Amino acid sequence: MKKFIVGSRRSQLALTQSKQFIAKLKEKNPGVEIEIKEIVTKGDQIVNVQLSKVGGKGLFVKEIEAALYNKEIDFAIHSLKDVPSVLPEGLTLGCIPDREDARDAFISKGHVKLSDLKEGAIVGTSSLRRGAQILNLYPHLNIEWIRGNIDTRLKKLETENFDAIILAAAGLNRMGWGEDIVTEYLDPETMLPAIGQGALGIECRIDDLETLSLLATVHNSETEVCTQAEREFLKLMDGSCQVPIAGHAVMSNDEITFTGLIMSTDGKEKYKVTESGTDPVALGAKVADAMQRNGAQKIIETLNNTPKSN
Ligand SMILES: NCc1[nH]cc(CCC(=O)O)c1CC(=O)O
Repeated sequence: MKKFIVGSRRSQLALTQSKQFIAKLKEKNPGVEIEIKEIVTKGDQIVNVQLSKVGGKGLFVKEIEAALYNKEIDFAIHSLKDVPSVLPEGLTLGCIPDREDARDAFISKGHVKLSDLKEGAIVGTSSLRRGAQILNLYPHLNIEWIRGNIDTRLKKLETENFDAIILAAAGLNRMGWGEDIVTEYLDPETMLPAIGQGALGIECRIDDLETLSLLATVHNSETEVCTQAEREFLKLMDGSCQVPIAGHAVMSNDEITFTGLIMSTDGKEKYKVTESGTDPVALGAKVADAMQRNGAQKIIETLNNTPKSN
């Protein structure tokens, strides 16, 4: 039997989620041989610059996609929220497995709740989406830029001048750290998650039938449908990482309900639309269309024209 080679970033979270995914594949496909090849991406190397200013999240996938094209690897395990909404030609998402918790987790010194933080308290995040939503609800707080892997950020909360940080619950759960350190999980009304948050996207070559049939064994069609609505919205609205954008879909009784959100960076302008439907792509498009009619496009145009330096 063929041995499959899977590409993974080298961060602790990437390797952990790769190992967990491989374990699931092995459970469904006893005897299958899978080996991890670690790949260092630009996004991992550049740590001192705000990501949205140097090319955005695509930085985490480029080198991995090159390895797919060169057939050095058969598939790659990404956090879906790091995967651009349009894939390069010849590559596809071979499966979308079960979704982890999509919410954001709030972690503060002394376990003070978000709503109890004092005037001027400093919340560390490098996400425009998280910053804008916090400022919209709590304009008396300060947002300061923080970067690094999850463990680095947790350390910085202890050692630097932050009162709180926000991290994806999914990453914490996969590392097995969730319950112990989280002050509160933020519901989507307070903090709408990033598009694709909590889900994985498994990327492979579109013509590699052997890999596609292996991946099909761990596919979750509910997650696929929800994230399709989210990613269609992202594709139609944005194009860059300069814009605070969020979106989350849930399914019940075969109906998908999707909420999309666009904000100004300071949180003062807010466009939020919720729609339901059964066709995920049409639903994502419907919300994008409603946003554009509301005037959300103005925010996007302004932010996309802001110079990238400074
Ligand atoms: N932005 C980086 C990133 N990409 C994926 C996750 C983990 C959560 C997920 O799988 O959605 C994280 C960390 C975070 O946002 O706290």
